[in-house]
Amino acid sequence: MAETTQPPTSEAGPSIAAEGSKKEPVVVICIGMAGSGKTTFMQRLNSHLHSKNTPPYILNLDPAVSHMPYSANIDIRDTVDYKEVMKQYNLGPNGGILTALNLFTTKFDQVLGYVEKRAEDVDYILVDTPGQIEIFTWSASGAIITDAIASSLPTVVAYVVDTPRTTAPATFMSNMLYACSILYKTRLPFIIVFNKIDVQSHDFALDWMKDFESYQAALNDSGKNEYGESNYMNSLMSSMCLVLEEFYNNLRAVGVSAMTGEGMKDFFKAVEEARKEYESDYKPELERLASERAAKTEADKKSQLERLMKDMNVNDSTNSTSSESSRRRNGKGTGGKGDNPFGPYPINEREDRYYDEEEAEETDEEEQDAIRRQQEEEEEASHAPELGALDVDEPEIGGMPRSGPNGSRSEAWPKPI
Ligand SMILES: Nc1nc2c(ncn2[C@@H]2O[C@H](COP(=O)(O)OP(=O)(O)OP(=O)(O)O)[C@@H](O)[C@H]2O)c(=O)[nH]1
Repeated sequence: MAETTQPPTSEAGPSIAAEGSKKEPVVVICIGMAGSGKTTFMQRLNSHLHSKNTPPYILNLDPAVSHMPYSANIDIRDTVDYKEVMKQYNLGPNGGILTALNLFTTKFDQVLGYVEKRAEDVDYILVDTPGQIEIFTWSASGAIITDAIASSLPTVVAYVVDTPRTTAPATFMSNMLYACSILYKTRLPFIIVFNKIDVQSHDFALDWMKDFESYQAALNDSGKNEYGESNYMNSLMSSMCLVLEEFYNNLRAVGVSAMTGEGMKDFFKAVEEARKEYESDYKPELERLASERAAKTEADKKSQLERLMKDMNVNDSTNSTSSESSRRRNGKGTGGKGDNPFGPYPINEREDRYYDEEEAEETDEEEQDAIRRQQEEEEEASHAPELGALDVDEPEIGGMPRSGPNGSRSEAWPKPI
């Protein structure tokens, strides 16, 4: 376990890189059960950072918080009134908070824009989340917000635990399982913040996390039946404890008191370590995913282009077939059965089909009769000069007078004498 309870050698100060360029700020997302002391902890972080002359940038994502002891730079309550949402959508309090968060998420790209603009000026960005933990950790909007922030800036999760209420082995186990599920979901560097250590030291928790046997002993003390046997829940919990060993090994745990300010240095040291973990583990993974996505998009584009090219080739051959037809129609054919008997006139689709050699064979009797009739009319019309053009009605093809585009007569139509 990456424990940070020893007195720190140095506190994470302003994030200035060795070469003089400013580091990106770290985003600390505070998550915790209702009443664990998130808001008080946020206030403590805020006042600590102010005392170090590095005021943080604060985002409040809890639409239902009634009193905030600090002012947030971006506050969800300025955008959405969750009580109004409850009324309009006929929802209960949790539904109202969730819908308010969903509505806010639709504008989160703008929020991120503001945050990124201020990233130059601050070292820490603090995010307070709704007290109803599952609304943030298990909703789509919570995941969208977390992913959006984490893909833009180094991000760590601070999971606030109410230490005095976690002293029972069963409560401890359920709290740790919850923390594990959040870690699993966000996959972000994680700090467990045992809060309220002014009331209850967190040493027991560190002990249980480090030493499986001490947790086992606590379980044995707490949960034996009247015959001195372990009950089902105890066996389950001791198995769980073994499962969580790996989780504990890769975890930072610090004890703080949001009330008195104890443990703040440890906390910021843990944040600095978590930032390194973000840079070494999370960021490369993020970049790998981004490059995979880019490669996939590129491959999709390429295959679409290839398909298009293929389609165009097909069209080309179709075109060549039709140009062949048109060549024939223009009287330059081979004199075979595909030659256009109507001469070099623009002809409609149906005729076009007819003069396609392959399709011509499929043309039915009726159609051929119709075409024959047209051909006869055509021939009759071609003798018009002899008869006197004015005496001959202009023949029509497909119901359309055979004239040029602007009503002009076709060139081939005998000119009036
Ligand atoms: N003794 C002690 N009390 C604390 C500490 N931190 C918070 N509290 C108290 O715990 C209670 C809950 O604190 P909040 O900060 O409102 O907790 P929260 O997690 O924000 O609660 P929700 O807004 O419901 O999510 C308050 O009465 C705080 O005064 C602490 O470090 N020590």
